[in-house]
Amino acid sequence: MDNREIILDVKKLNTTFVSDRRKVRIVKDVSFQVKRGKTLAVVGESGCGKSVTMNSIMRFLGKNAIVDAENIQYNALKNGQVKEYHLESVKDPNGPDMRALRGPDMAMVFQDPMSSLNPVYKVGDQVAEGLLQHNKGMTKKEAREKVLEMFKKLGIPDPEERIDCYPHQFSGGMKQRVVIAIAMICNPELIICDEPTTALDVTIQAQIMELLKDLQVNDGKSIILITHNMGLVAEMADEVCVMYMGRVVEFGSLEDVFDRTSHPYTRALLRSVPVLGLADGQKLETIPGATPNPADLKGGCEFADRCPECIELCRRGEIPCYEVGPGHHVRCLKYSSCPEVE
Ligand SMILES: Nc1ncnc2c1ncn2[C@@H]1O[C@H](COP(=O)(O)OP(=O)(O)OP(=O)(O)O)[C@@H](O)[C@H]1O
Repeated sequence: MDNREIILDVKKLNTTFVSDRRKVRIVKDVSFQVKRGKTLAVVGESGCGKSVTMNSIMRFLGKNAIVDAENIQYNALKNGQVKEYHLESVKDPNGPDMRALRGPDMAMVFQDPMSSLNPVYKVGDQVAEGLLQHNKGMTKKEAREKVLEMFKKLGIPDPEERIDCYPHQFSGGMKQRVVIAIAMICNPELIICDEPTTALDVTIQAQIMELLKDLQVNDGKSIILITHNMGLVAEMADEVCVMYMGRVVEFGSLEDVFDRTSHPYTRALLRSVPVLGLADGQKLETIPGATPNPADLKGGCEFADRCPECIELCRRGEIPCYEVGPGHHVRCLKYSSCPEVE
C-alpha cells in the first residue's frame, strides 16, 4: 500500500517511563497503520497503553518518557502531493517541527472537555487561537468569521452569541463540540479522539459520534478512536487495533476482529461486553484474573496467566505476530504456522 493510502505508519514504537527508582516500558513494539479517510478504533482494558501510544505519536509526554520507534511516518496529502514526516526523528517534542504539525495536520480530542478548555477565556478566543498561531497574516476579525463557520458546521446553536461565552456557560456536549472545533479549526487530516464521549450522557454521546462520522465520511478525515465501547467500534470503525499490556495483540478490519476473532484476549474482551444484546439466559462474562502491574512482568505472552489456551511455550521469550489473513495480524503462538509479520 502506498503513502497515499496510508496516513500514519507506526512501526515498533516503544515508550518507557523513567522514575528515580526504575524504568517501566509501557508501550512495547507497537506497530499499526491508519488508512487515509478511514477510522481506526483502538481498544483494550484500562491501563493497556492506548493513551500513552497516542501521546507518544503526538509527542505530548513529559520529560520522564523515552519514546523510541523504528518509524512514525505521517504522510500529509496536500494539493495532490504526499509529503512524508518522520516523527520518530523529531528531537524536541515542543519544538517548531511538532508545533507546525499539531493543528493543521494532526489534532487530538481528549476525554474530558473541561480539562481541554481554559475556564477564564471565551470559547471563541480559544478556538481562534490555533488559527491565529498557524496563519500569521490573519486578522482577529477573519479568525472570528472562521470560528463562527466552524460552530455552525458543528451544530453549536446561536453561534454569534455563543462565541463570546465562557466554558461554564456550556453544557457538557456543547463543551465537547467546542473541543472538537479547536481540533478542527486548522483543518487537520488526522484526528485522534481519546475516549471523546466517556464524560457525556448517552444521547449526547450519539450526537458527538455522528459528528465525527460525518467529518470522516463527508470531509474525508482520518480518525483514530480510542474507546471502551464496543458498540461504538461496531458503528464507527473500519479497522480495529486491540491492545493488551502495551502490545498490539490483534489488528484487522472490523470484520476480522469481530467475526473472525483470533486472539484469546480479543475473544474474552468481546464476550465481556454486550455488543448486540444478550440472548435470553446468557450471562455477560468477565475476563478471569487482573491485568498485571507493568513493572512486574515476566517473559512470554503478557496474557498467559489469564489465557484459557495457554501452553508452556507461551511463557518463553517474545511472542511474534502472525498474519492469519490478509491484513489480519495476531500475536499468539496458536497461529505459528502462519507467516510472521515483522
Ligand atoms: N506520565 C506517566 N508516568 C508514568 N506512568 C504513566 C504515565 N502516564 C501513563 N502511565 C502508565 O501507563 C500505563 C498505560 O496508561 P494509559 O493511560 O495509556 O492507559 P489506557 O489504555 O489509555 O487506559 P484508559 O483506558 O484507562 O485511559 C498505566 O499503567 C499508567 O499508569
